[in-house]
Amino acid sequence: MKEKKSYLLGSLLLTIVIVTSQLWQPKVLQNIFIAIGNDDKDAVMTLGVKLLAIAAMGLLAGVANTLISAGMARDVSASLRKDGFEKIQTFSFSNIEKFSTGNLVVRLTNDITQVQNLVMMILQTLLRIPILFVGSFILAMMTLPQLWWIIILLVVLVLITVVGLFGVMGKHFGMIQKNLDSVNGIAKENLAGIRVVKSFVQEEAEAERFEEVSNKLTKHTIIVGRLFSIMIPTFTLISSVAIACTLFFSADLARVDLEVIGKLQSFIQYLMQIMMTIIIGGMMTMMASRAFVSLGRIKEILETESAITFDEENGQLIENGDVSFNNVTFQYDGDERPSLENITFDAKHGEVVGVVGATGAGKSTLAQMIARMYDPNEGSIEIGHVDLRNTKKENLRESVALVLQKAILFSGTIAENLRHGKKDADCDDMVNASKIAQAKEFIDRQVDTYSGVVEERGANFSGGQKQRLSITRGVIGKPKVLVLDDSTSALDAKSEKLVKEALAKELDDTTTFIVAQKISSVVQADKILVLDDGKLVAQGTHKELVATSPVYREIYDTQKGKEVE
Ligand SMILES: Nc1ncnc2c1ncn2[C@@H]1O[C@H](COP(=O)(O)OP(=O)(O)OP(=O)(O)O)[C@@H](O)[C@H]1O
Repeated sequence: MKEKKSYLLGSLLLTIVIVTSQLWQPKVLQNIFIAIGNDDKDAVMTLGVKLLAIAAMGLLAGVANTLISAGMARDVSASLRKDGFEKIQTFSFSNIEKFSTGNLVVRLTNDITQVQNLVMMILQTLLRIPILFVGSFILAMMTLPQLWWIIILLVVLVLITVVGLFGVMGKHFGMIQKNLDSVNGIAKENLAGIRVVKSFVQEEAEAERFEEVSNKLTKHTIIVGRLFSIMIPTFTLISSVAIACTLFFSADLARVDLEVIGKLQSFIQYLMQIMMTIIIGGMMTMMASRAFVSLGRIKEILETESAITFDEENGQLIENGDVSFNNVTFQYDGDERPSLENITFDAKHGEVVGVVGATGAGKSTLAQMIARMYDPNEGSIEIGHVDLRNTKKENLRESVALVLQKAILFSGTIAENLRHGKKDADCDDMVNASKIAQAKEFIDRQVDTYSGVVEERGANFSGGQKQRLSITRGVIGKPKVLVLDDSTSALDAKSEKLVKEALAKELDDTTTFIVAQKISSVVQADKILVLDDGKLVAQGTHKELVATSPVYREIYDTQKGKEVE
C-alpha cells in the first residue's frame, strides 16, 4: 500500500469530505426544522438546497472513495499474488513439502482474497469510523446536553451486543473458513483421482466423506445466519428504545424551547450514526482479525528463503559430466532417519550408471540429489569437479536433466513442453530428441505433430507416451548428466532397449544415471550402484555384482525367477 501513496492520499481526502457531509447534514436539517417553525420559507429553500448539495458532495466522495479503494485492493492483491507465485517458483522441494501444495494454493487464492477485502475495508472505513464516532458523539452532546445519559446508554448497549454477537460470530466464521478449505481439498483430491474413485467403486464413500465436512460447513453457516437474524432486530430495538427515550424526555424541553424540535432531528440522527459506527467498527474488527491471519500466512510465503540457493556472481561453471558423491548423508525434514547414508562413488563423464535397490532404498532420493533438488546434510556432491552448492542455477539446470518417475506435462503444445528442456529448441532438436526417446512415431501421428495440444497433466496421452515425451524433454538440451528416475517403466522391453541404444549413440558424452526396479534395465551399465536401506552396499558391473554382492544377487534371482514364470 505504501507504494500507492496517491491512492492513500486521495482516499484520506475523500474520507474527510464524506465524514464532513455526514456530520453536517443533521445540523442543516435541524436548521430547516427551526426555519419551518419560524415559517421562514426563504431560509427553508436555501437550507434545502444546501442540504442537497452537502448530501450530493458526500455521495460523490463516497463513490470516488469506493472506486479508489477497489482499485487499491485489486492492485495490492494482484501484486501479492504475483510476488507469492514468483516466490513459490524459487522454493526447493523441501520448502514445498513443508507447506504442502494444497496449502500453498489456499494461501495464493483464499488468503489473498481476504487481504483484498481488508484493504478495501481499511480505505473505506478505518479512518471514517473513528472520526464519525467521535464527531457524532460530540455533536449529539452539544445538541441536547440534557440527554447525555441516552447517548451513554446507547453506546453501552450497542457495545455489549456487538462484542457478544461478533465474538461468537467470529469464531464461527473461522470454522466456516476452515471447513471451506476442507471442502475444497476433498473436492480437488476427488476430481484429480476420479478414475481411481470410479474403478474402485468409491463414489458413495467419497460422497459420505464430502458430506461430513459439507455438513459441518452448513452447521456453522446456519449459526452465523441465526446470529445475523438476532442481530438486526436487536439493533432495531436498541435504536427504537433510544428514540422513544429521546422523544419522551425531550417533550418537556420542547414545551419551553420550540427549537428543541429541530434539535431532536439532528440528535436522533447522531444517535443512529453512533450506533452504526460501533456496529461497523465491530464487524471490521472481526473481519480484520481473520484477514490479518491470512496476511500472516502470505507473509510466511514471502519471507521463506529457498532451502537451495545459488551464488550467481561467484558460482562456478560445470565443464564436464564427471559425478562424484563424497560421503553423502541426507535426511528429509521430519523423517526419523536418513534416507541416504555415507554414499560415496565416482562416475566418469559418458558413463552409464545403473541404480538399483528395493522399494524405499533411496534411489529416487539419490537421483534428485544429482540435480540438486536437495542438499546433503553431510558430505558433498560434485559435477565436473564443482560442488553443487557452488554452481549457478541456469548452468546447473542446463548441465543436469532429471526425468522424474512420474511424467508430468503441462497444458499447451508438445513443442512448448519440450522447450522446458531447451528454451530455443528448433524443429531439428525436437525431431532428434524425440527419435532418441522413441516418441517421434506417435508425435508424427498427431494431426498437428509438434504443435499438438497437451491437455492439463498430459491427460490426452497414455502413460508410455507421457514417459517418452518427458524423456524427449530431458534429452533435448543434450545435458552433461542425464538422470532417468525409473522413467522407462511404462515402456515395453523393445522400446526401452531402443531408447537405451539411442542414448548410447547420440548422447555418448552424457553421464547417464538409470534408476530402475528391473535389473534387466541396467545390466549393460558401466557401473551399477546397489542401494539397500539408504546405504550403498555394492558397486560394479553386472558381472562383478552377481559374483560379489548378495543383495544384488538376491534381487537378480527373484527377478530372473519372475521372468521365467
Ligand atoms: N519427500 C519425502 N519426505 C519424507 N520422506 C521421504 C520423501 N521421499 C522419500 N522419503 C523417504 O525416503 C526413503 C527413500 O525413498 P526413495 O523415494 O528415495 O526410495 P526409492 O528407492 O526410490 O523407492 P521406490 O523404488 O519405491 O521409488 C523412504 O523411506 C521414503 O519414505
